[in-house]
Amino acid sequence: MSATPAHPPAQATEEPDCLVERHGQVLVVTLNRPAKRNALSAEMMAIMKQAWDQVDEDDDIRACVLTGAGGAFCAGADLKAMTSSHPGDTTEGRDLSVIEPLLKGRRLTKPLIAAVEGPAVAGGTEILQATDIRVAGRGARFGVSECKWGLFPLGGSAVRLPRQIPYTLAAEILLTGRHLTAEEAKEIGLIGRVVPDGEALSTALELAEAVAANGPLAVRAILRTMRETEGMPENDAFQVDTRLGLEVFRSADAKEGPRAFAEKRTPHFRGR
Ligand SMILES: C[C@H](/C=C/C(=O)SCCNC(=O)CCNC(=O)[C@H](O)C(C)(C)COP(=O)(O)OP(=O)(O)OC[C@H]1O[C@@H](n2cnc3c(N)ncnc32)[C@H](O)[C@@H]1OP(=O)(O)O)[C@H]1CC[C@H]2[C@@H]3CCC4=CC(=O)CC[C@]4(C)[C@H]3CC[C@]12C
Repeated sequence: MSATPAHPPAQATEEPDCLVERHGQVLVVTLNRPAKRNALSAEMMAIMKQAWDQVDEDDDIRACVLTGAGGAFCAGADLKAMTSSHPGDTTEGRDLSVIEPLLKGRRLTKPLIAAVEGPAVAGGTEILQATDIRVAGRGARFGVSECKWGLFPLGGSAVRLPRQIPYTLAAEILLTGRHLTAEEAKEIGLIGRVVPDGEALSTALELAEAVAANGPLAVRAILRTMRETEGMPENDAFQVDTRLGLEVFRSADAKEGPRAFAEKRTPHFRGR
């Protein structure tokens, strides 16, 4: 269990733009540019991609929490940096249908839980849509505000948002760029939980630990099924559901669970 504090103190100059810490079987990724409300940087995005690779490659990591430092989640792309180095000038010949740091065109194989305090706007709400469970402090703010600056939500929101919330609300959010309160975000289903300010990370860690205690094969198969069957006709989807589900039922873990129940003890899942 890492002794590192979940909420690092105010950023010292030598701190990286993104912190990655182990909490048992949970990896906590903290966007760490609090002076800029955790606006994205190249360094931050490089560490994010490394963290996603670590989550997918290490079987002992069973869930991941994404949060921000200094009472903010993420203010999206660094607009000030854009005045001197604009992404539009470096996109020639690049396939931006996959932007791994923002989990566009890539999904983690383990559950990703967002712990949001303060602003999660533009790129912040874009990456939020790649998370599975979402917890926000009451003062959190959301929105996809790229259009306010003549930009496009290249993090995937024009595709994902209408699939995650009602069309007309997605259209309003994408086309006006306005910000939403945490209560409004919960009301429309963009997030699942609103907690008192300052409690999003502790709540997200509790949820992550609950997930990590469950059968890892079952958790990953449920996640895969939810994602791979999105938009499929029901009967085709049940083919995927059954194939992945039977792989779980045929595992040693699927025998360990009922045995542990009968013996009145905690299951010891080995992921096989
Ligand atoms: C498309 C993807 C995303 C794009 C975007 O996100 S556009 C940015 C939109 N952001 C906003 O609209 C938020 C602006 N900020 C605010 O509204 C407010 O600051 C706040 C609500 C966030 C907070 O308000 P506050 O009152 O609490 O605090 P403030 O006083 O306002 O701010 C405090 C302090 O922070 C500074 N600050 C805040 N926000 C920002 C910001 N966004 N940028 C810079 N600085 C910010 C503020 O100025 C204050 O500072 P101070 O000095 O004290 O005055 C893109 C995302 C990633 C891109 C990819 C990156 C990799 C690539 C590289 C290439 O070369 C090719 C393309 C690409 C793949 C690229 C593609 C596009 C992306 C996917």
